Amino acid sequence: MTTVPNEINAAAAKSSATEKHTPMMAQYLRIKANYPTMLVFYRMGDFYELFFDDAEKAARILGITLTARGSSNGVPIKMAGVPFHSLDPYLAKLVRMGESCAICEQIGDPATSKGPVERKVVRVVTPGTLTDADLLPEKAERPLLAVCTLTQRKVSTCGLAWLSLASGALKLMEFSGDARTVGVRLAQELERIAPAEVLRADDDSDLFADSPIGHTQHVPEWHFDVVKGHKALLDQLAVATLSGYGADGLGAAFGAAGALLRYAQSTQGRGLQHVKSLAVESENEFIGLDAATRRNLELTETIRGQESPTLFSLLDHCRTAMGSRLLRHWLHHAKRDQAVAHSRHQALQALIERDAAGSLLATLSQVPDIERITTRVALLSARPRDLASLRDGLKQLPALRAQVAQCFIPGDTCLLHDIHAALATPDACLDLLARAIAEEPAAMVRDGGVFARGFDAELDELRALSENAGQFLVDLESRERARTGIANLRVEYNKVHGFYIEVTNGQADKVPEDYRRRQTLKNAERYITPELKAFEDKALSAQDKALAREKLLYDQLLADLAPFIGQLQSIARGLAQIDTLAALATHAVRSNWCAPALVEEPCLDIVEGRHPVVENQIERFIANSCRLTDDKRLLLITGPNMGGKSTFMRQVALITLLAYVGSFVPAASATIGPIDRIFTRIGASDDLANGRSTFMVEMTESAAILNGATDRSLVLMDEVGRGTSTFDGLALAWAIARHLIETSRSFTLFATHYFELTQLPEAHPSAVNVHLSAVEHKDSIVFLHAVQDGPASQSYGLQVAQLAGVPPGVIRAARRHLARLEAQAVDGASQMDLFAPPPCVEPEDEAAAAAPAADAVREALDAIDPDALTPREALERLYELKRLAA
Ligand SMILES: Nc1ncnc2c1ncn2[C@@H]1O[C@H](COP(=O)(O)OP(=O)(O)OP(=O)(O)O)[C@@H](O)[C@H]1O
Repeated sequence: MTTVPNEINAAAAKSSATEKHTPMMAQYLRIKANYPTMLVFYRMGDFYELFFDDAEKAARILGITLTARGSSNGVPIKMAGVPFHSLDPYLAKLVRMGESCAICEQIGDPATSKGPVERKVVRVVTPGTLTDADLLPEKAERPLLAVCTLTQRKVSTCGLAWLSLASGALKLMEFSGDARTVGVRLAQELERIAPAEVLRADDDSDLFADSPIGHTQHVPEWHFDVVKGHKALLDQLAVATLSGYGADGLGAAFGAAGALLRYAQSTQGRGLQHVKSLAVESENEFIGLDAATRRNLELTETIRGQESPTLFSLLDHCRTAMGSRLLRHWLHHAKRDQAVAHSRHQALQALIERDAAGSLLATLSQVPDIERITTRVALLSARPRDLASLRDGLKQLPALRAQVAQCFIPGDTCLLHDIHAALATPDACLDLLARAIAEEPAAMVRDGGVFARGFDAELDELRALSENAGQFLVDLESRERARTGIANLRVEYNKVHGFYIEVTNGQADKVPEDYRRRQTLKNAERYITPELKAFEDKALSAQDKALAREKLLYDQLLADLAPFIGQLQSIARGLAQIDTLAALATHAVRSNWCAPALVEEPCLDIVEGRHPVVENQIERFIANSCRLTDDKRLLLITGPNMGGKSTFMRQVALITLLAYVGSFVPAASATIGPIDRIFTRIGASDDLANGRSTFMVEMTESAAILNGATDRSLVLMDEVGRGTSTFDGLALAWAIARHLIETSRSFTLFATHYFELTQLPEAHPSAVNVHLSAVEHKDSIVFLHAVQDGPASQSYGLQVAQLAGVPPGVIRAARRHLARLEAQAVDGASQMDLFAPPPCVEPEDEAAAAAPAADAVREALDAIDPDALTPREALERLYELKRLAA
């Protein structure tokens, strides 16, 4: 959090006491007092200057030079500045670091000002209120979120309001419970929404104990007034009631919305005319993914925090930033409602059947970020080139629409039909843009050359005056040469001296009377004549007038575009959807994915599933099936380290999630019943920052699962209990598995190295043993990565350690120690009544040992039907026989 800089306080305090500041510093301090927590960029000529603590902080973050310029009221003025034309990259860096900045411009006329020119903060840039293309990540939203809590009789209600200012999407949500439940829930929602900036009242710190909060602004509590918030929403949406948005009965969320709108408006210095609709999210709308699960499944970020390889980086074949942002949103917001996913599956099927994705993507690559341009139009910050690319993008709509039209039967009510309707060309808007904006306009309005010829008669006339100057000067030059007889006389123009006639010194005697000297050079004199002066006045003022005219026309054009904002937003939504669908269709075809079936019966039947990301990274991925039904709800997965347990579990979760996102899935077929949440407890990690050890993290996550999982949840448990002593861990793992089977009745994949747990299915018929197979080859181990029925026969831990390069001496010592441990475990078997160990006989001597081995080999041989084996299975059996005989 930003704090009020001390030096500024000191200077300001002295200011009221002694009033000895220079007038400029007094002005600065007055402005700064309104933005105590922000870095104030104070415009002075061609620079933005920062003073006092602001200067020091900016110098440190930006690596710019810190200087001092005299003192004001006895306090030395520290100063650091950046050139006005390169402000944006500096702002981008500061905002990335979580700083907020106030940009203070000169608004008075220096010529007429007495004392310092009048200045005003015209723009405030904060992490959650960005709209500039240069400051925003292209493929992600940076929402601003406000939290308001109301507590009545020990029940807390938490209201959230969040707004992506760059797209205009405003959302509300509310949830209640005891303080602890609400705190945990808040943490989950913050993880899902990932706000760039959070607004909260001063005194609600308890609530945020579980939340990973980034940039926070504390605002006064009265900003969260529920009644005023409700009114602010009505005003913003220009409606008389919020019933149409399903917002009846909300309270705390209105309070949050009030604070949010007030803050967002104050940063823009104007109303938010592009915020035109509201969505109320309900608690049970989406498949619940807690923070750990989002991380573990590497949806949009790898566990190490990188952008790829992730599910998003894999699927993002989108050609517009709008599509990429929507895809990211879909991945984090899979809806429980099967109809939503089903409509997307249908659309994908249609795009694939018509082979339409490729051509759609090719056309979409010519479409700019219409969503964000529309926002800048609404906030009056659109640049000329934004409007030119908007115009060019809108011209692609008929082609896109025609391509979409081929993929559904007219009259069908389907997603593609809705998209087709949204992509209708806004003729009036396009016509206005096409007439107004030059083919390739200048970057800034102040440079001129923004408007097309023929759009405004007055502008054309003014331009003609300055453009015709060229011909006039050529004519004048030849006339003057003839009149004076000076053959090398030249008529020219420069920015400093304006128009002039240049005569070399050798010809000076031929200069006529009416030439007035304008400038003397070493070898020449420059003159002006009354005729040339008159022309100069006209031409220069025409140029100024043309620029002023363009500025006026531009303001008018933005105002004229305002009525189209709603229509442009719905076009942007349609574009984003078709882009995302085309990207998913492309990937489905390229990677041979299938359409999943979502059904009402509880089941999870994935045939030959693959891990979407891993299958792309290795040469030969072994497909594995997973079958869970109403009466087979837990798979107990054993197998060696590196055997593929985690990959298998993650792929089941990803396939389930993808199916509900509306994508095809990497499998031969997939039939999936209703799912409300996906939980994962995978991998061990410390959370030292929050003072939690590996085991504590593991147990916290397990607790959340046991408390939250239902019979519609998918739970992945990877090696739970390994963070503590063997018996504690085993006991915990067993009890957790039993709870999941008996109480939660969730669909569970439970990977473990505790062989004792493989007896669970004996007592619980809804649990099933499967294992990832591996075979020993010479002294090493070969992983087959295939999921097979039954428990694993051994763990191969030492072989894996050997593979990893643990020195042979250590491995030999471990083998000896293992033998001793196993012997002890068998001796002490009677104590382990809870998980009776697998029957095992310690051979007295070599001869005695050989007999059971021979029996085992014979038994195994009997069980083999050579004609029914695949080559790989045959090889595996062979290794198994060798091992039994050893
Ligand atoms: N189905 C598969 N086909 C091909 N390769 C696979 C498959 N599953 C996993 N692998 C490969 O094996 C490696 C190890 O897999 P994974 O991490 O899932 O093993 P694990 O059993 O969970 O190991 P540990 O118990 O040590 O966590 C992966 O990085 C991947 O390259």
